[in-house]
Amino acid sequence: MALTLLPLPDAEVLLDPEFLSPAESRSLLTELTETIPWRQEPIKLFGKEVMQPRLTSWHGDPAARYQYSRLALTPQAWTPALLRLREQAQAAAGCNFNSVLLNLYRYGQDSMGWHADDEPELGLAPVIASISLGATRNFRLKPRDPRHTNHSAVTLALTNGSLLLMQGTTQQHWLHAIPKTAVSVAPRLNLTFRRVLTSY
Ligand SMILES: O=C(O)CCC(=O)C(=O)O
Ligand SMILES: [Fe+2]
Repeated sequence: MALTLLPLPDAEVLLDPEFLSPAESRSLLTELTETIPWRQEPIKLFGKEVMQPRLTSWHGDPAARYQYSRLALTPQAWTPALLRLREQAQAAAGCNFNSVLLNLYRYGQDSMGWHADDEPELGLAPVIASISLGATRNFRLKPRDPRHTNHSAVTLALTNGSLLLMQGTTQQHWLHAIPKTAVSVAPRLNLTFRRVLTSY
């Protein structure tokens, strides 16, 4: 399969539902679930510290540091599996990545709230390559300012082995989220490859 551009205004979102084979995806899900040093990180929500409803891990080149971040400042080292996936993501996206954020959604109540990946370290128009493994979860996109982009929210089912690219002005004009679901679902693992600017 190939990447298909979604018809969203002021965004460049591309999806390849069959980026990795089912066998490759299955073995990666097992390997990463077992070998990544997963952590549940605290976040500040309305001034109160709560735990994130998912497990995370941040990996990359030592120089790919966030100045201030919801996560650890210095990334963990690349593993062989992450380096292999980075090669594949770079070939598909046509650019280089120096870090990857991993999210493990253990069950339907694990989620990610509305946000844009618009930290200054990522630059104005970041390319983000998102690979999903395991259970299918809904990925929601909605315009940041409905007066500017008159479009309703869209839902993409991110399936096992899919690749989603977000680039161009997507982070400037759109928000995205993984909502909770009351349906019983198996774990889902997501990797977002990013390029953190080391001087900006
Ligand atoms: O799990 C996903 O598909 C989304 C992850 C995400 O938006 C992020 O890590 O910033
Ligand atoms: Fe995101």
